[in-house]
Amino acid sequence: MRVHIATDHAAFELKNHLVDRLRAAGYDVVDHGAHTYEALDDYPPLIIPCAEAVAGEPGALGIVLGGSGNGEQIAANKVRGIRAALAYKPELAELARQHNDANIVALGGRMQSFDEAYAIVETFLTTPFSGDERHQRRIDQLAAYEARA
Ligand SMILES: O=C(CO)[C@H](O)[C@H](O)COP(=O)(O)O
Repeated sequence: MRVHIATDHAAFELKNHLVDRLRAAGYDVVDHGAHTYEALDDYPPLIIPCAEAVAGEPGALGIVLGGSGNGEQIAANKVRGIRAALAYKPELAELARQHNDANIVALGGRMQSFDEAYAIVETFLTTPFSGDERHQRRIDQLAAYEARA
């Protein structure tokens, strides 16, 4: 599976950790940066290209990281076709896939350990969308709004 990942400075080390660990687990990881630690970098120009890559590749999933993950989730959700969910424990990542068919998970690098973050990401990447009619109906309503906007 192709996995796109991006971060700002606030989760730079976590991003590198996840890239290494996901590649070791067999995922095809595209690292959209940040590629160097810059304490004053801004998340929108780092996160939006990652979200665009996910939106342009059906079946791919994404991971966006920051200090809290809030701004990164917001930035990703500005991209047409993206359903980004902020998750701070595996159960949220699981629900984001099962109920929302989320294609990006946002994490706060300052909110959990590397192992906890990996558990959230692994859950997100391995949980399928339920396909239940009620969930698909709601996703279709969001897509219809997005198409009008
Ligand atoms: O999580 C984030 C946005 O939601 C950013 O990573 C966070 O705001 C960066 O903070 P600072 O510039 O103080 O290091």
